[in-house]
Amino acid sequence: MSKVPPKVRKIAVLGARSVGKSSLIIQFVDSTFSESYYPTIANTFTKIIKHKGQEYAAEIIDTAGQDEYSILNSVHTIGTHGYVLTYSIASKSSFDMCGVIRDKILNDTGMDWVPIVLVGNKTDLGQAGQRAVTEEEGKAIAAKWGALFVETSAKVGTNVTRIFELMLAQIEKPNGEEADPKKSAAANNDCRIL
Ligand SMILES: Nc1nc2c(ncn2[C@@H]2O[C@H](COP(=O)(O)OP(=O)(O)OP(=O)(O)O)[C@@H](O)[C@H]2O)c(=O)[nH]1
Repeated sequence: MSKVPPKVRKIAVLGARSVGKSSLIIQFVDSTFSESYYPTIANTFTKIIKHKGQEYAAEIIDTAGQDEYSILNSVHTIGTHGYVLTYSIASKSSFDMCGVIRDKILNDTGMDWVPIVLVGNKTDLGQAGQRAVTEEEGKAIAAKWGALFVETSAKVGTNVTRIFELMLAQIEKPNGEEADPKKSAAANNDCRIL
């Protein structure tokens, strides 16, 4: 029997500067972490993920950090299936930036909903008393958007693969199905990173 080729799914990782977008992707793709900071211009990574028996080639676009003045590049939206909106739990302004970026995506695509996973990164800094955004605040805004939510640490490796499992569940959920984090989380027990 011939093997079904992987379906390509383009995922853009967006968020303010220095929130850990590249670190999360590199931790996911390579299982490594670096304390050094090199601002990103643009990069694409590919990783095969198995979800509900189907292989997906996740094409992950790492972007330069955004601010309120940056214009969303249509390179990030054209052909994009899902968005990972990232903030640092130690930075309220980076959390607020996710809302600004979401508005820009909706405006650019003309959609009133797109698949989003909201990610609160750098949870390890919470242990150091640097938390500025509570988990409840993250959950609440994600629920308002019909998005899925997860807190992560690229440094420790916490929940990094979960981001992409949730992203595929959000992209592949049947049309018209209400965003339900619990349902999607359950669906994801069937998800394997290859
Ligand atoms: N403590 C801690 N530091 C992190 C974590 N993730 C990233 N960092 C650090 O934060 C800094 C910025 O990380 P990057 O991954 O380059 O951030 P970015 O969002 O890609 O940055 P831009 O390319 O400018 O948009 C680096 O010094 C990382 O080592 C984390 O989970 N915990």
